[in-house]
Amino acid sequence: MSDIVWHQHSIDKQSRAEQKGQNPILLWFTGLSGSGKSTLAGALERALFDAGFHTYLLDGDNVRHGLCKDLGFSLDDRDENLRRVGEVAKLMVDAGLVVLSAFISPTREERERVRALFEDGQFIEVHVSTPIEVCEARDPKGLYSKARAGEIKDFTGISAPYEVPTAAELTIDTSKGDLTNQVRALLDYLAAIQVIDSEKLKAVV
Ligand SMILES: Nc1ncnc2c1ncn2[C@@H]1O[C@H](COP(=O)(O)OS(=O)(=O)O)[C@@H](OP(=O)(O)O)[C@H]1O
Ligand SMILES: Nc1ncnc2c1ncn2[C@@H]1O[C@H](COP(=O)(O)OP(=O)(O)O)[C@@H](O)[C@H]1O
Repeated sequence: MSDIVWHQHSIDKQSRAEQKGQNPILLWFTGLSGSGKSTLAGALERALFDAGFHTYLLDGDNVRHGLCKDLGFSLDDRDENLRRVGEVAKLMVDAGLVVLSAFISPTREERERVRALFEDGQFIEVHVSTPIEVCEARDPKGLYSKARAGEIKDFTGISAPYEVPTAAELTIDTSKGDLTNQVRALLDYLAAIQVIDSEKLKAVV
């Protein structure tokens, strides 16, 4: 590592962001399988995209088809999964994008490690806090029943841990209210902390 020197290019993060007319950020959705991470992040991305923001959504299931297809669900593999995703998200924020991510990211240490890659205020943690009973009743992929039957090992919330965030910027329980209001709460928060230009949002909200 000591023989590798960082090359400073002439176009930097700020100029890329200015060209796009937005503040790059990472919105990190964390929560149990079935809690609603992908749905919420997808609906928020749709609202931001329609309002003219340059966005990208990194989704656990999708990333595990390519970048992380060599990884399973042991704690070490999850750490490596989230390390890679954190670095990719950092490159995307550097490119000037509004990045959303939907990963279970079960431990506080992993989430704090990703947060530490970003400048203050650029990492926004959203805890999708839907209770496990609701996630299990939804069971859209049949994974909870397989986990209960012992057919999947290390399943988050059943046979592997999920550490509840203690300092998330936002907490949303998708068993209460509806998706439209949940997305509005996210947009209101982004406008309030002034990372999102509320004038731009008026077109869609
Ligand atoms: N053992 C086990 N535990 C948890 N989840 C499992 C497991 N096996 C497969 N799946 C499916 O993988 C999706 C979670 O992948 P992530 O990359 O988000 O997980 S992690 O952040 O590395 O913990 C998760 O997707 P979501 O339901 O969208 O959360 C599951 O569909
Ligand atoms: N905001 C919501 N309100 C009500 N139900 C939801 C909401 N978001 C997701 N769901 C339900 O939960 C299921 C799992 O959602 P998903 O976004 O795939 O969760 P995750 O990405 O956390 O695994 C969906 O199939 C849907 O039935």
